[in-house]
Amino acid sequence: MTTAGADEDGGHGRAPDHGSTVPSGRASDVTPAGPVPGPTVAGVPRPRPTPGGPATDVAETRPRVGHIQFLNCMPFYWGLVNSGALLDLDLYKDTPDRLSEALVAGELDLGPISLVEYLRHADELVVLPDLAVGSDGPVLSVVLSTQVPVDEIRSVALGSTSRTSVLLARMMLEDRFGVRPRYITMPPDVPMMLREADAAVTIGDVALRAYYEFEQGGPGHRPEVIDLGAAWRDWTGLPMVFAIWAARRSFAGAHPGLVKEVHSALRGGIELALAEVQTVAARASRWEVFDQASLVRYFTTLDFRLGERQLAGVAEFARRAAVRGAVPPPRDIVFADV
Ligand SMILES: C=C(O[C@@H]1C=C(C(=O)O)C=C[C@H]1O)C(=O)O
Repeated sequence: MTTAGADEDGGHGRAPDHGSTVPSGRASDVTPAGPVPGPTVAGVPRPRPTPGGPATDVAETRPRVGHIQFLNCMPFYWGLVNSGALLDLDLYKDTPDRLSEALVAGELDLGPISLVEYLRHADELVVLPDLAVGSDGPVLSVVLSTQVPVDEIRSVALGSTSRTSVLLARMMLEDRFGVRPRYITMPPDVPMMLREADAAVTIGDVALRAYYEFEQGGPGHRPEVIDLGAAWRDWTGLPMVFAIWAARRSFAGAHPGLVKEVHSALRGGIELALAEVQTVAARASRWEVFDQASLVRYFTTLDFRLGERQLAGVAEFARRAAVRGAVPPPRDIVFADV
């Protein structure tokens, strides 16, 4: 859990992937980011006053916005810091599983949500246009690490911080590679997971590290690492979208201007960060196990857009997930009016 005061690097320190070590992933464990001033007490998001009367853009408190505390979202953080927009948000950093849960529970107003959780709760949410965490081919940080050839995989440990990638991995293993392993869910620690199972699915910084270690290890390195973004595109020809940004419908209805403002801060933020990617990577590498070049490659490999191709990827994933009964039948995506 990120604590106030440990935030010089935007909360992207060395141990960001331990979401599942917090008991039962309660959404109320979401902790406010350090630099954000505000009257939040004991790390628990304030209840938002129920809007009454006509829609108004004047919220009594800053919007409660989620932030994935993985390197994949550091470019957004860079943008929010450098534009000053951070001062107008109550930013809550956590793992994607817990942020998704908090948004669905109404403990956040807006934020990133794992695609699967969005598909399960689409009725309560509106999607912010042109923001995503995805990839059009390799992603580097969503991986299956396996000790045995893929067709011999009998057991898989699924990282507890993921909702979308673990489903993608199951689709891939069962529907593409024709294996039917048993699954267990575990904290995202690859060596520990591989003590319990033939293969492990992880996301975020832990996965990025596994990917780079495999690449540096050369042919025959064990565990072998399979990039699930690349595997999805080989399979479908489409980009994969792992997470999108959404606002609660009630919040968007009451505060359309704030949704617009946060959207524009995030969209402008990512553009700024990508324009200055060498600097962002250099600054981040000070506190990370990854060097500047590895981070530049990572930030420019990720696909932060939600354009037509990405939406086709979303539709295809939603269709396949619905066939498996993992999400409700596909519906049209409702976008926030920005
Ligand atoms: C690309 C990534 O996308 C993520 C994958 C998610 C998931 O599998 O549920 C959720 C949010 C994103 O952080 C990553 O974490 O590396």
